[in-house]
Amino acid sequence: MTSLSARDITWTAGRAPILDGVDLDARPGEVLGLLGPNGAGKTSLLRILAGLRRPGRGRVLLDGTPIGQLRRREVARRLAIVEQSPEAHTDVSVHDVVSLGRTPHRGTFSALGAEDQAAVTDALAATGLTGWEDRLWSTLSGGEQQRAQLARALAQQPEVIVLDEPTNHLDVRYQLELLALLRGSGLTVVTALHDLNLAARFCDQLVVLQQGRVAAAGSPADVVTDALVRQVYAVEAVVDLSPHTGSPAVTFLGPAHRP
Ligand SMILES: Nc1ncnc2c1ncn2[C@@H]1O[C@H](COP(=O)(O)OP(=O)(O)OP(=O)(O)O)[C@@H](O)[C@H]1O
Repeated sequence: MTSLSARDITWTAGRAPILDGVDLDARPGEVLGLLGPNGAGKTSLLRILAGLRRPGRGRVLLDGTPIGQLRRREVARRLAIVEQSPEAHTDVSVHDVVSLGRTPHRGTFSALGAEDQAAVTDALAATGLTGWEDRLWSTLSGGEQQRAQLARALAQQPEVIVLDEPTNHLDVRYQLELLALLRGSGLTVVTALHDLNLAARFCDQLVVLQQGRVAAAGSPADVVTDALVRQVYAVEAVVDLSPHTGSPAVTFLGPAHRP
């Protein structure tokens, strides 16, 4: 069980500060939802958390160890990322894409072993893609590609998984299944989400970014409030506790008048 933390992360692109003093702590086995309007810095932060980009200032800690002190291969074994716009795979099969998740565990040119194959089979089953092994990547729908990307990350058998809006192409059933899968996985999860209702229902903890800073952090009940939705999204909303799920439920009323 592994934690993932950010300490005082600051990142500037050109002269514009994109992230400014961001702290977060995803505790072992917890699902942390990263919220915030378009351009708030979610993708930038996730790439830094995954070790794909160095922050200008601050540190990322994987179970307390600065990620920069770990070998790339060790990070790849322990942490998986599911990006929003994955690299375009052309004429490769779903099996090939999911098998890529085994790369950090194998010798460079070695074939898939029994353990690798079992991990791929389990990941396909977990994402509802059993039987899709031979389908070509280019023929998949957006939602199917998104599930295959998740399967690749699960086949990696990481301790921590970082996801950038993993539900944005999924229909409502797959959204619910994916979030329940992540929650039940026992993995430490940091995921950007746009849907406040899903985030409030499935995440243990929420961190809201606004213009590169943490505007709110804590439990869904503490974070998802009418005032927060107005302040961060400039939208009037009513937040009730759902009698059906026990989670905060947001009804959006309309754009708020900007001050
Ligand atoms: N390499 C870069 N150079 C310049 N600006 C950048 C770069 N990368 C990101 N930005 C800017 O940083 C801001 C944050 O971008 P980021 O993609 O992290 O936001 P986001 O919260 O993920 O947004 P969205 O919800 O739209 O996906 C945006 O204004 C973006 O234009």
